Parts: sequence; C-alpha cells; structure tokens
Amino acid sequence: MTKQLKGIAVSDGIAVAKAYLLVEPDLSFEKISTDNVDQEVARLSDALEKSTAELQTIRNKAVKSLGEEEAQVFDAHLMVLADPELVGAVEGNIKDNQVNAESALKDVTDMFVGMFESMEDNPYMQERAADIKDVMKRVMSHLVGVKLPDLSMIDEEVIIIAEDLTPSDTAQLDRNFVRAFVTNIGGRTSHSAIMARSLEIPAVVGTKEITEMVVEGDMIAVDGSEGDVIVNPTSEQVADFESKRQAFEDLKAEWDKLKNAKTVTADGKHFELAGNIGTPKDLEGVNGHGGEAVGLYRTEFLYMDSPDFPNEDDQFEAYKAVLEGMDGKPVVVRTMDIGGDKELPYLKLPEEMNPFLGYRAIRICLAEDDMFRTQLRALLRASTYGNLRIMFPMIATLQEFRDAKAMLLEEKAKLVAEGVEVSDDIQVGIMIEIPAAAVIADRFAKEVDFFSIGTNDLIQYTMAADRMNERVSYLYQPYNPAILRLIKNVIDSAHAEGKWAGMCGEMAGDQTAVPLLVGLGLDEFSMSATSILRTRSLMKRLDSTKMAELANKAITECDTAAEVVALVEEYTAE
Ligand SMILES: C=C(OP(=O)(O)O)C(=O)O
Ligand SMILES: [Mg+2]
Repeated sequence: MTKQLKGIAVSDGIAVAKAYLLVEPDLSFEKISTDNVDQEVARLSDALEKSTAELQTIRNKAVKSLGEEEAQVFDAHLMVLADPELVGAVEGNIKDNQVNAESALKDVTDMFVGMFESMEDNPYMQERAADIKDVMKRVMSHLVGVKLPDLSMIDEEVIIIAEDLTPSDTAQLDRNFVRAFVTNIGGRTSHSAIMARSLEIPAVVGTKEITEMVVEGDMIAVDGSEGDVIVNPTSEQVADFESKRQAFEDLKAEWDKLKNAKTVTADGKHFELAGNIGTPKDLEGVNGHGGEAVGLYRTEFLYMDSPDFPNEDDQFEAYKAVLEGMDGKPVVVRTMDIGGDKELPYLKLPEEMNPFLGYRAIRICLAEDDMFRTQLRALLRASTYGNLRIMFPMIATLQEFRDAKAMLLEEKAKLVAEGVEVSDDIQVGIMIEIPAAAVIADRFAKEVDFFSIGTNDLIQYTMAADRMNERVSYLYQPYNPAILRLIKNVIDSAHAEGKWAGMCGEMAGDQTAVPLLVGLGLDEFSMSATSILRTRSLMKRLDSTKMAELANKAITECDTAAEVVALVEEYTAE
C-alpha cells in the first residue's frame, strides 16, 4: 500500500530504491557474578582494543570520503575509548561489584549518558551523550560477540531506513549503493545530516515513524530537497520522482562543468566564491569544487583537535599548509573562536548563564593574550607562503579591533627584529556578527581592510533567537528585512571606504539569499565546498541590475521575511 510522509529535508537529491532496514543488533546479555574479575577486566581491554582499531579504520575512511572537519567526530569517539575516567569507572564497577564486563559497561554507560542527557539545554552535552552511546555500542558488540551491521558491505542500490544514523554508520555509507537515507529522528544540524550533505547523499530526517511504516524490501521514493518520502509509490509517482531525479542529475552535471569557470552573472559582473574550512585537509573539497579562495578557516578546530594548546610550530605548519594548498589564492584565517557551543577541555571557563553572550572568541583572546599572541606569531610566520588575510571574530567595539590589531603589529615587529620574514601585504579584517558592529560599520570601515558577515551569529543576535534552539527557530530569519538592512549597511559602508565585504555564514550559500546578496553588491561569498558550484550556476543566470532592483524593493517595501521570499521568487522566475 502506498503511504506518504514528510520529514526534514537535510540533503538535496532524489532517489527511488528498495528499503534497507537498519535493525538494531541484539546486544542483550546476562548479568553474571564472578570471582574472576581479572578475566573480566581483560575481556574489557580486549573489546576496547578491537573497538579502537575499528574506529581508526572508520576514521581513515571518513577522512577520505568526508574530509577532516567531518571526520573529527571520530577523534571524539576515540577519546571516549581512551578516557581514563570512563574506562576506570567500568573497571572499578567490575571489581567492586564482581560482575561481568557487559554488566559493568552498561551500568557505567547508562550513568554517563543519563547525566549528559539530563542537561537538556546544552547541545554540546547532548552530543557527548550520543558519542558515548555510539562508542559503547561498539564495545558491547565485541563483548557479546555480535557483529554490528556493516553498512560498508551494502552492494546493491538501497535506501536506508533507520531510527537514527550514528556518525559511524554514516561514515561507512558508500554513495554508489546507498541512494538515500530516511530516519525517525534528527535535525538539519545533526551530525548525520551534515555528513549526508558532504557525501551528497539525499536524506530526510525527523519523520518520527518511518521505521514503523516500512518492511524490508518495500520500495521507497525520497526527495531530499522537499522532505517527501513515499513508501511503495505508484508507477506514476515513480515516474514523477524519476524525472525529478534526472533533472537534478542534469543540473549537477551542468554545475560540474563550471569547476574551472569564473563566477560571473549574466551581465558579466564577477563575484568571488570561496569555501569554508576547518582544517588543511578540507582544502581538497574547496579546490575540487572550484573555490576561488578560502573565505573562512575556522582555526578553533586546531585547538579542539588537540589535547592541549597547539604550540606555535604546529599552528605554523597548519597555516602554511593551507596557504600553500591555495597556491596564492586568498585565504581568510579567522583567529580562534572558542566559547559559545565550542569548548576546549583544557581551557577551563567558568559556567555561564548565556554562553553565546559570554566569554567567547576575541574576548578570551584579548584577556588571555599569551595564547592569542602565539596564534598571531604562527600566522605571521606563515604569511610568506601565500595570500594571507587575518580576521578577528565576535568584534563588538572598535576598541577590540584596535587592541587585537595592535597585538598583531607588536608581534610582527618582534618577529622582524628577530630576522623572521613576514609578508607586508596581509589584510586585516573582522567578522560582522554582532549587531552593534553592523550598525556602525561605517566607522569600522575606516580602519579594517575587509568585513566578512557571519550571519549564523548575526541573525541569532539580531532576532534574539538562539541558533541551536528548535523552539525559537521560526525567528531565525535570514530574509527578514531587518537582517537585510544590516547587511546592506555593512556592504555600503565597506564600499564607501574602498574596502570589500564578504559573507561566511550559512546564508552565503543559501540559494534564496544569493539573488538578494548579489543585488546588495556583496563581493565575496564563502560557503561549504559542496554549495560552490550550484551557486556559480545560479549566479550565471542572474542579472545584477535586476537583482539590485530586487534587493532595493525587499529592503524598502517588504514587511516580512515571507514577502521577501515571494519577491525573490518573482524576480528569479525563468
Ligand atoms: C561563520 C560564522 O561563524 P561560526 O558559525 O563559526 O560561529 C557565523 O557566525 O556566521
Ligand atoms: Mg560566528
């Protein structure tokens, strides 16, 4: 029987194929009392060792298929396996209660997961709970001798149906066979959704009940752009999805042809399309998708991926690799943006009521300036290897920019005095992600070399709507005229001083926003690598004069975000 349901569209593309039900493995066991605790501890270490080896293999595979930034979740998993507190607690439980390793592992896992999951308002802790569950499932499978389903062995075209996909499940998917996946739970920013987009596998999540509606072998049709899922579609529906799929494939083939093309509008205006990266390895994606620059290198990943503060030499090597990898094309390196939802285990920060409004990014850097100066020195030393631009995050006041720039110049003078070669051609700019800076962008523009608008934060601060909170996500409105006016002010202010303005928040790659941003005259668009070519293709079809008219109308005549979207549709209809 044909059934239809709707979920959250998280990864574009269309697929029709047989269902592959990812069934939870039976990891049940009996609690056994034992005197031979040494044997149980040995069984535990054996299971931990095997799990570590497996996770390392999965991580290596993920680096190849997904890139370093996405693969980092497995570093977190490996850290769980090596965490003395957690492993020590399991061993202690075996010894104290004289029970088998399975029972001890379950007790300790439940305790940690329960503790983290109860911190409902803390998405970071929720993620840690998911990591521990994922990792401990693997350890348990070794203890009870049950193999976890091996998604990498799938060798026919299927659509995976699951309650949820863990990051390790997702990393094993072979996109030649897995045509799509549909899950009961999840959201746009869950790990599996982000991975699906990197792998370019269509995905719909959060359907709530897909696992109950499907039996093995059912046919499934998925539209990852709209969030539509049909179980056992009629032949007309299959034909309809097939033609949509073909149209999407044709589009992708068209996009691919633009890999080495310049980004120009129909009337010949050039815009720079850049990629966002988290580590040097992500350059492959930017270069592979025809990126003209790196518009945002989130250096905090270097810190998050390290057991302690990365030293100057390690940082130098990473920055040099990125600059060399871009072969003279611009690279905007953002100094570390820790705080908010990004924590460093070795940097103990006080608990705060409002971490996103708290001690974060440049605020930490200016206060703990040893750490900041180390980063600045590493950047300055790397500057001779390419076209470096340095960007400070979360700037609220001109004084912060002046202080940060003064430290940069001091470190430069010291290096030069030490005889180290430093480029004289480094642009120094700021992220515009705090409304206060957007409002007085004209003042900033006299002192900075460029702006890059961080809409992920700018929107949450302007609308007072937490970017991680589903209950207020309706207020997270990129097309709200208030946001557009701020963006216009930033761009116009930059241009009035002969500076350039870019954008590195998610909005830069949003296909509804791009016509507006072209119309507003944004110079540089930085986005995830997989969005670059479709944006280049979209820009080719836009007339910049017409888009300027669109933007002007949106700003002067629209009251709501919905009106702006309707106007964009009107102006971009073929
Ligand atoms: C690019 C941005 O920074 P992040 O997402 O790292 O906060 C932003 O705020 O738009
Ligand atoms: Mg930000």
